[in-house]
Parts: sequence; structure tokens; C-alpha cells
Amino acid sequence: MIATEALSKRFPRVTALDRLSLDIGPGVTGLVGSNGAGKSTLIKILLGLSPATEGRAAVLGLDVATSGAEIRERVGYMPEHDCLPPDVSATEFVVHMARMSGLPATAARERTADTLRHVGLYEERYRPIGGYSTGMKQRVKLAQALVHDPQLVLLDEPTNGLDPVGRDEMLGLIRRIHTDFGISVLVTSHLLGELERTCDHVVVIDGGALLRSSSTSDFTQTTTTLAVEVTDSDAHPDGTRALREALTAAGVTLHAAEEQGLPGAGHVLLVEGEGEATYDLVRDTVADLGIGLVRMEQRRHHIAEVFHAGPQEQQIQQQSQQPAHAQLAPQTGGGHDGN
Ligand SMILES: Nc1ncnc2c1ncn2[C@@H]1O[C@H](COP(=O)(O)OP(=O)(O)OP(=O)(O)O)[C@@H](O)[C@H]1O
Repeated sequence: MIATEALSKRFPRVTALDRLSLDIGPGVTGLVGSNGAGKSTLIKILLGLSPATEGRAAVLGLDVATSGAEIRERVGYMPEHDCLPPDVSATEFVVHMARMSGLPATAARERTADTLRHVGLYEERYRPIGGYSTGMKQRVKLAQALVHDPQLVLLDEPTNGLDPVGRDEMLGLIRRIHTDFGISVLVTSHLLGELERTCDHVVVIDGGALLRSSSTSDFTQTTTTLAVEVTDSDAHPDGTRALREALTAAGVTLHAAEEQGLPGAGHVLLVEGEGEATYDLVRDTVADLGIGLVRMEQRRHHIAEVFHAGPQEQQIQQQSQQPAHAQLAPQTGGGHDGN
């Protein structure tokens, strides 16, 4: 879908992309990086809207330096910034964008109705965009990227400005772009956690250079550690502590998640697993103590942990509760006009 080779983009005072080489296949791919990492710059080069300083890039096998117009015919683009005209309706705007992409008038109207319905805009599509909420505007931006039935869409920070419910809905829509229509997706975000559920593959860039590119399952592979959570009882007002003491006496290696200083982790014990025997021992010990077993599960790595620990350090600090959307620290000096 997308291939870049030693792609660089230098502005007078900043290197936005630094010899970036990528190979992105079909499916849903997340492009993650903090503010100023170079995500928007890469997208603009891929669309043939901005020339690279050095290196090469191809989208759907077409060279970005020479085939910008053909690429834009086959690729949809959802820009990051608010760019919608306030005084026209979603229908008028999306029909216009469909016509710009080369669809005849009737097809443009039909595709617009289908696409707006798909993104969840119904009767409000006849009202001027200026009165829409942020979530509705993001849906219009997504609809205009999809209306000409592209093979690939490039979505720049589609969850920006959305509340948690709106973000989940948008992520669900993005996933369905691929599952329902077979359109491949490159979606950027500075929130590592949200891509875990949405993307098949994740590319992490920082300072315009590649940090890591791998499948989401590689990022989130399971560990041999069990996360165990129990209830308290009258006999054991601190059930977690009672279980900890009993398991330690039985010779099991374990530590409390709260030792890592994680919020909400006070009732979670992390048990070093040694196969079936450990599951049985935990179950029997909990039963003997007469407390309740809330959960016992193999811990998964979260993308954010892997990223913070660095690719080489797969033995990551143990923790059971990661905030749903771990955010990369913003970089300094990122101000620009966005063009
Ligand atoms: N037209 C421009 N002129 C000068 N510098 C620019 C220009 N566009 C981008 N930059 C700089 O290039 C770097 C990468 O910017 P880019 O917009 O690609 O980052 P990003 O990862 O998309 O971040 P954000 O999500 O904040 O937009 C930043 O340091 C930015 O200031």
C-alpha cells in the first residue's frame, strides 16, 4: 500500500522526517508519534501535496513525486485540522467533494447519501455544518474521505477533540472501513492505547525517524504473569494481603501491582506463572481462605508499556492496570502552520 525509502523532509529550522523507510501492507495501520513527530508531514508527502527533500515514496505502486493526481483519485484523506465550510450542509459539501473526485452527478448524490449514513449522520446532514458538534464534523471529514470509494484512506488524528464515547465510536467506524468495504487505512494518533484495538499493525515514529514497526499482536503479546484480584471477607478484611501471605508461604514468586505506583492497582497481585499448577494453586489457596476470586488472567502487554520500555526490553515492569489511553509526552518546539 505504502512504501518509503530513506524519506526525508527538512524545513529551514527543523527536520520533520529523517531517512524514514516504511513498508505498509493492506489492513488497518496505526502511525503513532507525539506532536511534531512528522505524521502530518508524511501524509502530505504521500498525497503528493508536498515534495520530499530526499528519498522516495510510493502509494499503491505510484510514485508520489510524479503521480500525485492519480494517487489522490484512489486515496481518501481526512485532514487533522478543522477545514469544513460552515455555511453549507454535510450533503452539499460531500457531494461537492465527490464531484471533485470525478464522480458523475447522480453517482455523487447516491454515494454521498450512503457514506453519510455509514458514518452515522442522518437528518442533520441537511443542516449547515457550522452548527455541528466536533464529533459530527469529524464524521463529515471522514465521509468526504470515503465518498469516492478509495482503495486506501489516510486519516490524520481522527479522534482529536472527541470525548471517550465519541472516540470509541470513531475507532469503531475506522475498523469497519476495512472490514465492511475492504479499504485499507493509515490512521495517525498520539494516543498509543487507542490503536491497540483498532489496528492490525503499528508504526511508531519519533523526531521523523522510525522507532518500531510491528503487528499489534507482537506489541501486546501475553506474558507468563497472572494478574489476580480477590475480594475481602470478614475473616480476611484485606483479602489481597491474606492471599499474598499464603502464596508466599507456598513458595510462589509474586508482587503487588501497587509497588509500581500504579493507580487503582492496590487489589491486584501479579503472580509469576509456571503453567497449570500455578492456576490450581491460586484457586485452591483462594478457596481455603474463603475469599472470592474476582479475576485471574494472563497479563497482556499494552502497547504503551512496550513503547516506554523500548523494543529491546521485553521484560517490562509488571503492571496490571494501564490507563486506557496512555499519552506520549509532547515534544517542545512544534509550532507550525500545518500546511
Ligand atoms: N510548513 C512547515 N514549515 C516549517 N516547519 C514545519 C512545517 N510543517 C511541519 N513543520 C515542522 O515539522 C515537524 C513535524 O510536523 P508534523 O506536523 O508532521 O508533526 P505531527 O507528527 O503531524 O504532529 P501534530 O500531530 O502536532 O501535527 C514539526 O517540528 C513542525 O513544526
